[in-house]
Amino acid sequence: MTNITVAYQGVPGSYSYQAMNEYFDDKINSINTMLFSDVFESVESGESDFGILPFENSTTGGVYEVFDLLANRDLFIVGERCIEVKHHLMCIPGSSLDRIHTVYSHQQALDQCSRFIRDHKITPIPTTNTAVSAQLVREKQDPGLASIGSLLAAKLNELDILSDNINNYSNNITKFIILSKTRMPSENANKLSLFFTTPHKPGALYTALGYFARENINLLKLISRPAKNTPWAYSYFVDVEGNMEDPAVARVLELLKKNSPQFKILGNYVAHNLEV
Ligand SMILES: O=C(O)C(=O)C[C@]1(C(=O)O)C=C[C@@H](O)C=C1
Repeated sequence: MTNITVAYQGVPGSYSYQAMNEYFDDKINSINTMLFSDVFESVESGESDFGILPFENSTTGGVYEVFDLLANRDLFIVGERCIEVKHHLMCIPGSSLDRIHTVYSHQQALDQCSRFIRDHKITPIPTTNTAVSAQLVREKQDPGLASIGSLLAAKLNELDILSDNINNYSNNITKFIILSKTRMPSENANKLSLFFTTPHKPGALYTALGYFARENINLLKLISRPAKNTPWAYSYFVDVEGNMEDPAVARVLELLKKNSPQFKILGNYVAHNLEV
């Protein structure tokens, strides 16, 4: 792919930046944004051809802000990329671990390193992005402050690593999704992401999931989110194996569409599996 523009959240050195560079080749133009929703806006307005956003982490789970954006806006998932996320504690040169009282990072990264932060009695403060927190620590030049982020973020901001691989679990993988205004069907697509709500009656979810079971379609993920405007009602994000062109998959989609108050195909794309 050449001459394409991709929007990502954060600044160089963020994990989104890393995932973008792994998924696309190096001939892309990139646009960086402050918020996850800015990535949607950049693609929706045509400023970018694609967007990339974190979707799920193997230890802390879904990045729910992105789930809600997918449900409420009209972009499609056209690909995914998993990367191994190794978090490091970094500070300005000359400081030491016993001097650190405050650590900045994205809330997801703070959660992924909660044990280290608790054990060292450091106060966590969320920022919009891991690499943004590294910039902040460099700007403040205060030996009591640290950031949690990638090796690249440390390098780009001339910070020293005080402690490496501080995530709670060494197997820490984050899945990023690639977003586009068009669905981009592909015969190689083997994963389908769906969003739907069910009527509030006994067996409604059981019935919906039964459509997949009867067609022998393998379920990969089921996540429920509050259906915002109706307290204690839920909507579902479901990933399954399959291609929309497969008649069995098409039959299930037809049934879901007919019987769900809300139904949306979020995307049909090639799965990326990363073993570490
Ligand atoms: O891309 C980054 O650096 C981010 O700060 C975001 C984010 C996320 O929201 O999941 C990305 C990967 C890691 O899981 C931690 C943080």
